[in-house]
Amino acid sequence: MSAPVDAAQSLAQTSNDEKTPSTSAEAAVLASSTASNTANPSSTPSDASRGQSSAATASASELARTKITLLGALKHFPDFPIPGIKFIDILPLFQDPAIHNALLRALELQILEFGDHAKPDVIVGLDARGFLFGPSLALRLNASFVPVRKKGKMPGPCVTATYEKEYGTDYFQMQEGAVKPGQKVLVVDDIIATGGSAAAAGSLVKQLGGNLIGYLFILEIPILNGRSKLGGVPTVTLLETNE
Ligand SMILES: O=P(O)(O)OC[C@H]1O[C@H](OP(=O)(O)OP(=O)(O)O)[C@H](O)[C@@H]1O
Ligand SMILES: Nc1ncnc2[nH]cnc12
Repeated sequence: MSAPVDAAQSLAQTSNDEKTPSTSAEAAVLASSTASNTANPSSTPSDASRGQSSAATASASELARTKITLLGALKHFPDFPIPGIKFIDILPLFQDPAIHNALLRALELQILEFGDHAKPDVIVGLDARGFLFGPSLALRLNASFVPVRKKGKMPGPCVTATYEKEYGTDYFQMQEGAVKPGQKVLVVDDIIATGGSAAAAGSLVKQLGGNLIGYLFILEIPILNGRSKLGGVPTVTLLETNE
């Protein structure tokens, strides 16, 4: 998976209360010319500039506007599910059909910006919040959808991985044969915090012989450095929080 570096944009959020500072969020979008996204570390700015069409520019500005809307819809809950965790609730993104649609469009744009060569054959979504948008995204990309589920939820032979996340230890499973050897797989989830969940999902995809081409998240908590667990696999997030 590769992407023009200047097409991938990051958005910093500085508040942890429920009110989103849309003005500063907007400023953050406008100011961000580089990305924490690591879609194509080898691409140089001049390569990216040469390849950028006016259509791509329009997509990038559409994406930037959408990010502000999405950020404004998130809610923040201190000390949930356990004391010390600042929980970021993405469920409001699905309450308003316009925001829901904007989210799917933004995720689709983020993937399409990578180019045709990076189009996934399979979207793998993580139990449970990756199921909220993974199937819809797969349909838009004409790709399969395959779930990673918590242990004991699926019948038949499964591969299993254990992992630690921000607030506990868990087990993930995938059904054998759900991903065919060599298929291009994009793993999607709502949030990357410590990266434990995503790394476990990636290891399951590899156990099944899938070609793990990348990770896509709605939101990243960079302070928890989850990317460090993803082994350098291209990773893209729509939004970031500084919490
Ligand atoms: O990067 P990490 O530290 O691993 O944390 C991120 C994971 O934690 C949350 O899932 P959770 O296990 O709470 O399950 P849920 O989606 O069923 O609520 C979230 O939806 C991610 O999957
Ligand atoms: N801080 C957080 N908010 C919401 N979901 C999470 N999953 C892991 N950490 C989280």
